[in-house]
Amino acid sequence: MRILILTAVAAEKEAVLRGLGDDSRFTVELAGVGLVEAAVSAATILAASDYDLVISAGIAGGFPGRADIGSVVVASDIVAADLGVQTLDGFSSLDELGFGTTRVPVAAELAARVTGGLQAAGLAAAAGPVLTVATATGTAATAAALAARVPGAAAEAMEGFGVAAAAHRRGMPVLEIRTISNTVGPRDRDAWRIGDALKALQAASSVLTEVL
Ligand SMILES: O=C(O)c1cccc(C(=O)CC[C@H]2O[C@@H](n3cnc4c(=O)[nH]cnc43)[C@H](O)[C@@H]2O)c1
Repeated sequence: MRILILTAVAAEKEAVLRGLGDDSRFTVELAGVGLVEAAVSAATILAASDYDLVISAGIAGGFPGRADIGSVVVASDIVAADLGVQTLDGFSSLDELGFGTTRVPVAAELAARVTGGLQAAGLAAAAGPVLTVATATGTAATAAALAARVPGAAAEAMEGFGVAAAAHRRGMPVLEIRTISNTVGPRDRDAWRIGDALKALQAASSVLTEVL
């Protein structure tokens, strides 16, 4: 199986590479920060080479009570949570407007295998919807609105839906794996634990070599 892992920034890529060791089934590429960079990068790479599975990986915010700092979230769904319009009655998604979809399904059997493998390796890991947002959440009100919009929302990042849309367009299976650096809510950059999240990303990547 040939597996492409896409990260947003170099520190994430290096953590993934440390975890994968010398497993030649995996290729890790930088896709850039945000949905658009991620989608364009993924589409370009997938058009040029053959892969059997695509994984969006990196750090993320965890929703309170769903994913603690340092834990791992394996996406059960990849959801573009702010793709839509604001109306006087609230948010209306692209799906509700009839203009497309904001949800890409993951390769469910593989996602379950990865979640089980992470847990068996002693990592704090859970499955749940991972939201892709254009603007990282910075207030309690936005965090609450997103959690209400997507029941069970576990984590928030900025690239997964872009990678997933590119993979889906090519009929390819996709996963999203995120390790938690901060809590989704009022912005407090000093409270981000990027080092812990990168260590968890390395550990999770090591497990991938055993379960995929
Ligand atoms: O400053 C660093 O050393 C550093 C190392 C690795 C990653 C970063 C980033 O800032 C990456 C940006 C990245 O993080 C994701 N992310 C993390 N938390 C959240 C969040 O609460 N809401 C949305 N996105 C989040 C996101 O996918 C960005 O790509 C810095």
